[in-house]
Amino acid sequence: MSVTATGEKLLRIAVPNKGALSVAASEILREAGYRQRSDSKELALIDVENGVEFFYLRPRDIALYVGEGTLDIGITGRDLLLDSGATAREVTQLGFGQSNFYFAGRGGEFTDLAQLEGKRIATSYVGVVQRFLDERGINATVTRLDGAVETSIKLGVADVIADVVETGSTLRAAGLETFGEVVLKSEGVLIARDIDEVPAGFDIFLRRLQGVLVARSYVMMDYDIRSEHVAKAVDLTPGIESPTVSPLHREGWVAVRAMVPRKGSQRLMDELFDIGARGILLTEINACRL
Ligand SMILES: Nc1ncnc2c1ncn2[C@@H]1O[C@H](COP(=O)(O)OP(=O)(O)OP(=O)(O)O)[C@@H](O)[C@H]1O
Ligand SMILES: O=P(O)(O)OC[C@H]1O[C@H](OP(=O)(O)OP(=O)(O)O)[C@H](O)[C@@H]1O
Ligand SMILES: [Mg+2]
Repeated sequence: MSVTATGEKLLRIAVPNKGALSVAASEILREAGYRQRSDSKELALIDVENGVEFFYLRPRDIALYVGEGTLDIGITGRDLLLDSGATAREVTQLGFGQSNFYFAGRGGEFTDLAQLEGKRIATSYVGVVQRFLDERGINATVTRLDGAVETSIKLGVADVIADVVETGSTLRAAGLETFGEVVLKSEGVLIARDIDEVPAGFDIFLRRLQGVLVARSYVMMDYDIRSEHVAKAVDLTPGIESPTVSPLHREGWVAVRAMVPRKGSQRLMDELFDIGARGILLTEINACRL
């Protein structure tokens, strides 16, 4: 077991080594101030200054390592966590790697999920699919494939597939279309072992990641406004705790500072201008701890 110079245990963190989640996972960790590997062949990396050790693993295996307690926490996809059946829990979603999971078949052949009865279904997500069928009392044969599941219908191995759909271009190219409602909405998530005990260093790690998520989704808004309009303005920019309102040298005016969601911030500037705010500034937040 790795320890720091002062003898403290390192927090052991699993990070996707390849695939759709790996670049975004390393990016968020780097933004949170952690060292990340520079060579994609590196299997593990110790960041002793921050008391953590990273293990680069297949995202499909990460829930297993965390569930078994071999590693403390990990980054993987919600769909992979659910598929694994591991006893790990989702701590927070990370805002990347969004995907939808659907059933799909030949264009025009299927309209309803009840039509799955008796069919042969190919998927890389047997756990998710089997649970879905069991919950609805549908009998079907599920075959596990590693990838390229879209081709299995043409090759006569399956009648239906169940897979991740992002843009839909892979399905279209294979002459397939989704049917029924979305089975599962997924994204990159931080997972931990499903026990009460919190590993040392976990709180700091989580706070750092949450700081990055907030810095990504919020911006800082500053503006000046006449005191009689400040209540209306503050309704528009309530901030996270409460906005800072400071007096200006100019009589009857105040300066307001508040964090606002990045999304819709331009429209918010227009609305503030309309009620009399001036000198409206929008700046990036580089890092934060709420
Ligand atoms: N376009 C996409 N294709 C596949 N997975 C995606 C996509 N977008 C997001 N994801 C998510 O990425 C995770 C899949 O990780 P995985 O490493 O298996 O990716 P992959 O791109 O399929 O890699 P590989 O094909 O090398 O196995 C899942 O959580 C999935 O929901
Ligand atoms: O809706 P789209 O944007 O086309 O993306 C979805 C496709 O991408 C993934 O395949 P991947 O490239 O990972 O290949 P694989 O099947 O070998 O895993 C997924 O399994 C779908 O096939
Ligand atoms: Mg894939």
